[in-house]
Amino acid sequence: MFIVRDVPESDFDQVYELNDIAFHERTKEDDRDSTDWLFRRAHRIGAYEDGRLIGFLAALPMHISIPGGATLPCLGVTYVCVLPTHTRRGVLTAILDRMWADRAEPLAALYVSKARIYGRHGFAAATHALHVDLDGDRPLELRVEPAEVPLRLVPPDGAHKVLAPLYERAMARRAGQFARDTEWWERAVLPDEDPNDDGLGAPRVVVAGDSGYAVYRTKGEDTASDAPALVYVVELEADSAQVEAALWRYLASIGLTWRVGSLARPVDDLLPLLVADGDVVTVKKRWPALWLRLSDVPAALSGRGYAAPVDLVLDIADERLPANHGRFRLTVAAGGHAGCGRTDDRADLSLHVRDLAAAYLGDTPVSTLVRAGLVTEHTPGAARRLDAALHTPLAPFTADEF
Ligand SMILES: CC(=O)SCCNC(=O)CCNC(=O)[C@H](O)C(C)(C)COP(=O)(O)OP(=O)(O)OC[C@H]1O[C@@H](n2cnc3c(N)ncnc32)[C@H](O)[C@@H]1OP(=O)(O)O
Repeated sequence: MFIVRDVPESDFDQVYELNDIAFHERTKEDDRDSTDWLFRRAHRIGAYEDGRLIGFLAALPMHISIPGGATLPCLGVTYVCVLPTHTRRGVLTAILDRMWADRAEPLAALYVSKARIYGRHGFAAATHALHVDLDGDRPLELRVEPAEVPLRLVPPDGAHKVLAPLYERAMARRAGQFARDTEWWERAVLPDEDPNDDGLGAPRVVVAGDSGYAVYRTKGEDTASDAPALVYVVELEADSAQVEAALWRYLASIGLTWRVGSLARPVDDLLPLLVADGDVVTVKKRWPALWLRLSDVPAALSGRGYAAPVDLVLDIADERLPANHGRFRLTVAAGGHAGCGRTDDRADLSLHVRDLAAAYLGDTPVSTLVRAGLVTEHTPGAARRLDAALHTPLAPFTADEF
């Protein structure tokens, strides 16, 4: 038998031991500082058997941008692991149940290791991202005249002071982005070493006037594997297509590099449209990025902004959180004010809470989920009306990984 309880800092050694076994890693003493920092910010829940840690998760109190420009509290769930000798006995389920009981955030989010694990817990992919490659071997020709803005390199130390207002404007435009404090900028966005690839150089920050920036790292040619030198774009935000064009032109022009790559760009990224020759941009992959869970359906639905008035009854299935299970009326007035509360009225749509998560930030249309047989439409046109209300001008996107 195991018990579930908070994990004190004095048990961090046990957390690393468990992590190393579950994720097949060997955490070096030097790497612990940044992870200790993350754990200290988090609500830490563990499963213990005879005093030994056998299961763990860290839940970071964060705020995520939602449609309409506001933010909502959202738990960032990470470092989920169970000892391999103790899997498939409900350890993770018990830890998550404890998290839902302890915390009041209306949303929770995570990046999955395997897609199969989290659907049963009410999570679904709520933002997607593109892995994009740009040929940096020749001058970039663009269909849009790049803005005549001065570009300047800013030292990473203290760069957040310049970047934060630009990022906050981007957050207000696009749902799915996490609010950042100074420590998050310094440790999670601009650490000296890339945590996933120590072959990449230090972060470089290029700022375009007061209307855009890119964070990137470079890598020299790998003579052993013949891999060409590259520019790896961590993040690029701009207030206009012209500024975006100026930043991409700069990145493609960096000497002694032949390729500009980004593992995560929004699915409606402008780059493929901006280039004069479409062959210079390759979209290598479209991947499910942030997974979301509505842990408080009425708070989440009444908290976001809507693109059109709507009045619908949703019959929501949620086996894990009874407070979400049942019929709710979503009303959005012409002025945009939204309300959501329990009702006994007949349902217009029946859906699982995970499918609501897929639609919530504007990623997957409800009518597509109806077409897939995952959502049931009882009132003709209900899915179309809900989609019109949920519509967002920009596709949701998440830059931060945790
Ligand atoms: C946000 C993140 O941190 S993602 C990282 C997740 N962690 C890992 O991948 C590390 C290695 N794996 C593990 O530590 C564990 O297998 C966990 C944490 C994924 C699951 O923990 P468990 O205690 O076994 O889960 P629990 O018993 O509550 O639920 C089991 C159910 O989850 C799903 N599941 C669990 N592990 C897996 C898996 N590896 N592959 C597919 N489905 C899985 C299944 O639906 C399973 O039900 P079943 O046994 O009836 O098939």
